[in-house]
Amino acid sequence: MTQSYRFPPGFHWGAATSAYQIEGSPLADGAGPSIWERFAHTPGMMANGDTGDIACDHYHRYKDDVQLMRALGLQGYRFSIAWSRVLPEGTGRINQKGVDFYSRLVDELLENGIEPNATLFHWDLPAALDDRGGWLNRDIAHWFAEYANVMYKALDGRVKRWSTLNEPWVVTDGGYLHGALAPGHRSKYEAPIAAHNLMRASGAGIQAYRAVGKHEIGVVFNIEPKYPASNSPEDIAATRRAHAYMNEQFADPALLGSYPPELKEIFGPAWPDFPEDDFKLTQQKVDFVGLNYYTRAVVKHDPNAYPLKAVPVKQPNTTYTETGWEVYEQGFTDMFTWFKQRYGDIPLYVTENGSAFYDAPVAEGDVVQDPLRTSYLRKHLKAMHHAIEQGVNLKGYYAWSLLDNLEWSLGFAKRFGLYHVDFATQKRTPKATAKFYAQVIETNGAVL
Ligand SMILES: OC[C@@H]1[C@@H](O)[C@H](O)[C@@H](O)c2[nH]c(CCc3ccccc3)c[n+]21
Repeated sequence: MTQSYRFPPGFHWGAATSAYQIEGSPLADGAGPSIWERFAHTPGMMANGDTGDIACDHYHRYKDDVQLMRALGLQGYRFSIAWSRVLPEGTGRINQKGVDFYSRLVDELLENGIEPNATLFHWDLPAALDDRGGWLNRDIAHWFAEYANVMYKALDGRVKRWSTLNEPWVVTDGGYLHGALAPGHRSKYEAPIAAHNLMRASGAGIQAYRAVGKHEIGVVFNIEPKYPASNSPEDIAATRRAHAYMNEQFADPALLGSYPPELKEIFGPAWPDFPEDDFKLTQQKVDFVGLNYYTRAVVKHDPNAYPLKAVPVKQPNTTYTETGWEVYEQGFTDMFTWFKQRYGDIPLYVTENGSAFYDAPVAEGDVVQDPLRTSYLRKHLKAMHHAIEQGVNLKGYYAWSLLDNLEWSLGFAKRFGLYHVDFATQKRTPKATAKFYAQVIETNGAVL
């Protein structure tokens, strides 16, 4: 009998984006600058000098983009809110025109039968708060709760699914340890403090929601399963460190109220003794957890690798995406199994999954042929189905991304979109993967 890949009735199918990557007009209508506005305009930080000044011009084209979502039959759309549009100084004065943009977007989605899924923070911290220490200032837990309350008040009731943070690991590792992302710091002393305050702020945002919220709130983590390059004790220990550093460092304080011991091992004296009371804030009941999966890492010990003493090992005879990520759908299944084992049967959503491959430009009205991206999607949806068959409480899937967009410091060249964007003309063109995904949604997976 052939395997059926039909998903459970009511499985939720969507697509995801984030504010700075698609909106453009970062300073329009009274918006304040974010750290990404500053970082993108700092020479040398962005591939090809690309910035989010225009991006996909979604700030003006959102109605047309909602029609693109409708054309695919999307049931949900995951977007993020630019904190500094709403609170130009990060706290205090509200910029009503900023709030109004998101209110209009939500109404447009609802009018088209698409469920809004709002992320409060997807990396674009208000610059004014960075000037006050940003994620290094413990007060940010209160600043974030103040911002969250403004948005709950404005949108709750219409927005039924909220996330506090997108991927605190990337903010910490990219923004504070290695410096490849805003705000571009390079300090193993700052990284743990930023990481901890991110989770304190997430906890404060969830606590604030419990006082006024009518629906669901959670948090979104990127997970990259780690596999040892050999059975040597060194490689196994290196893999354990890499796993704790990326996959447990943020979910543990949120869901277990503690840190894995490997973090003290990794950071040594740079790892602060956080007050026990902090975990009463970081650990809050969540209605769901969002997991972003792209790839796995095979890990070996390397005494010179700072600070993990662990490095990834490139794998032979396999496919890598344009962002250098191995196509490894077994890791998707393994991730769910690990998560349920460690944190229990928490409702899960895949809040991001996708791949960047080179897309050849097409003639007007054609469909961009992107077989590698379609293959990636098909393999990962089947792997996700296996996880559900194994009893994982998976409620939905958001493809990354609706549109080609600004891939942060990698610029516009790395294209993850279901729709191709010609950034010179802003023309959107469906890729073959978009057509395939529309069939997946229409048949609830039976077409796989
Ligand atoms: O890189 C593709 C997407 C980004 O465009 C999203 O904004 C971000 O949420 C996101 N996270 C990941 C996986 C974590 C990661 C990000 C950057 C570098 C390495 C790993 C991939 N992506």
